Amino acid sequence: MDTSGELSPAVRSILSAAEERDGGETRCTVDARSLPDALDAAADGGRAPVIAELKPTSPTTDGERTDDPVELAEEMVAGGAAALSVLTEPEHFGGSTETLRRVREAVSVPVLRKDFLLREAQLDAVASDVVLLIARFVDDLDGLLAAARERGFQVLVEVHTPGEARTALDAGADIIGVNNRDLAELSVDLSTFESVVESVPELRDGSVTLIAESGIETREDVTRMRSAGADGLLVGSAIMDGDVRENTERLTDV
Ligand SMILES: O=C(O)c1ccccc1NCC(=O)[C@H](O)[C@H](O)COP(=O)(O)O
Repeated sequence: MDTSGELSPAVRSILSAAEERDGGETRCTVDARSLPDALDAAADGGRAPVIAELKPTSPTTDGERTDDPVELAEEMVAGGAAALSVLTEPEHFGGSTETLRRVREAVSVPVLRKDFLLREAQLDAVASDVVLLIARFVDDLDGLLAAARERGFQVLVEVHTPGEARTALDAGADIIGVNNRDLAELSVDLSTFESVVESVPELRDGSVTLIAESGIETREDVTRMRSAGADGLLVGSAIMDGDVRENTERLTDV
C-alpha cells in the first residue's frame, strides 16, 4: 500500500479500519452481469451511461441518508441508471454487505461493490458483479485481480495519476476508473480525468472500459467527461442529495 504521499486523516482512518475488517467465511462464486455491456446498451439507447452510487454518507457529506436502500436503488434504475454502485464500507460511509446483497437481489443491472479491499479474503464478504480495487492501496494488484476474476468478479481498478493508470494497464485491468477526488484534500477536479487520459492514450484505445469517477454534478459535467473518453460515469453525491430518481433522470437524459 502506498501511503507515502499526503492522505487526509479521513482516508488514513478508512484504511486503518479496512486493515482490521474480516473477509467472508466461504469463497464467493459469481455469475456476473456485464458492466461494459450495460454501459454500452445505455449509450446505444441514447442515455448517458451512469453508474449511480448508493452512498448513505461519506467524509465529505453532511448527515446520513437513512431511507430504505432497496427503494433508492429501484428509483435510480427507474431514473435510467445503467448500473449501481453500493458502498459496503460501514464506518465512514454507512454501507453494509447486507445492503449490497438486498440491492443486487432486487435489481437486474450490474452492481459494483465500492469498498477499500486490501486482502483476498475480503473479496468473499459478499457477491457483486464488479469489485473495486484501488491501485494505490493494493499491495499485490496482479494477485488480487487474478483472485477476483477466479471468483467470477469483474474488476474496476481505480487510479488517480498517470503512473497508477500504467500500473493498472500492466496488471491487465480492462475496466479502469479515474477518480477525480484527491485523497489528500478530498477536493474534486474534473480535469484530473482529462489529464490522466491525455497522458496515457492507451486508456482510449478501445481495449479498456474507462470510467470517470467523482465530482460529476451537472449535464455539462457528463458531456465533458464523455467528450474526454469516459465510457461510464460514477455519480454518488449529486444523485443521493434529494430525489434520486429525478437526479438520475437529469444526468442520464442528455
Ligand atoms: O466520497 C467521499 O467523501 C470520499 C472520501 C474519501 C475517500 C473516498 C471517497 N469517496 C469514494 C468515491 O470514490 C465516491 O464515492 C464516488 O466516486 C462518487 O463520488 P461523488 O459523485 O463525488 O459522490
